[in-house]
Amino acid sequence: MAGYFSPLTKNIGIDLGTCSTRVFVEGRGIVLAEPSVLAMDERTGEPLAFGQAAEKLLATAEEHVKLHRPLHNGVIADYNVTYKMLGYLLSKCVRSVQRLRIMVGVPAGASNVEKRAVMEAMYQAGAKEAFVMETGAAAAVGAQLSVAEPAGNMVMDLGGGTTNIAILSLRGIVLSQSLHIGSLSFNQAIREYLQERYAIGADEMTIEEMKISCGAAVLPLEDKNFYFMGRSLANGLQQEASIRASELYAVMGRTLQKILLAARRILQETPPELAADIMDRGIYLTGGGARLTGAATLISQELGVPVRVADNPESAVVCGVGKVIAERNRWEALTEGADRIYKRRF
Ligand SMILES: Nc1ncnc2c1ncn2[C@@H]1O[C@H](COP(=O)(O)OP(=O)(O)OP(=O)(O)O)[C@@H](O)[C@H]1O
Repeated sequence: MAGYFSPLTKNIGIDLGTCSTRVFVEGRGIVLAEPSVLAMDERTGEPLAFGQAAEKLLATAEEHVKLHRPLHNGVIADYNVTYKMLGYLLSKCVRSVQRLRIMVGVPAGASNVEKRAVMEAMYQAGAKEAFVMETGAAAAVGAQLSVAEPAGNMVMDLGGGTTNIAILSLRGIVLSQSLHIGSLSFNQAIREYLQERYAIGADEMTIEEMKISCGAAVLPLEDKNFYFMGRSLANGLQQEASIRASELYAVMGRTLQKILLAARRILQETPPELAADIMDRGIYLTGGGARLTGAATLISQELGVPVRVADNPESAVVCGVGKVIAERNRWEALTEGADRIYKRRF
């Protein structure tokens, strides 16, 4: 407890996302938001660059430089790279003399092994104290929902690799679920459609651009075409191709239905008095996927509940973990420290 008020203690919240990593430093706000990519020198195992700088470096770099994306579906897939990435980015965000207390969001239902991996990575990266909390709860706090009140609040965090749905009341989680489905699942569905319907392969950047500029959760009023260069699967040559917005809508619809099914089930299981509050207050969408055209309209139509997109939806989780770690005594029900997670091992 003594360290709690120490001027040398820095409270830090990290959103270790499948697509992007964001860091929130108490008193400074969000100080870093970059793709979760680390460039490493394969000969020495040393990190060379992080985020966009890493992506740029690859274009000019020699053979021994490799790009690593260590997060998969919101959890650590490559532990060694994750702790090096955390250490590297923390060194860019804070002075090393400070005592770091770090909170990271983890998907609902993350196993103790997965939570321990996050904690170990933070300790290895230099944290003196490490905590985890559910991503959905962090999103609700970050989106400024009134989760302290004795009323129901619902958030759907549509990330890249995961969707986290949570119902909160009285600073606690009533129900929550994490799906291994996110905005990257739309990319996968589009890639498969292009291959099967048009025998064309497209790179990830092209598919991302296609999804953002023409993708929609509801049937678009204007059926515009998206033109792109792809590689013919028949002869391997580059060729111009196009896809209509209505096709993207149909392709993405299957993934959206899985998300809707989970949200509907959670609402059905919610105690009626809290469900009534949610009908009144609405569901809040966070995460980059909340920006999908028509996402709020579709969810509202299908669930019969008002839906709002949070301001800066992709920043909600990092703002939430940052806020909770800075006021941890107020949010104890939402946080798990090493003492609880490690004890359960035995
Ligand atoms: N307009 C848009 N339409 C659809 N998807 C979008 C749009 N804008 C951003 N996205 C998607 O949002 C995702 C990134 O969101 P976010 O940063 O919240 O994810 P993350 O935190 O990295 O992932 P996760 O929480 O699953 O670990 C990307 O997959 C991106 O394609």
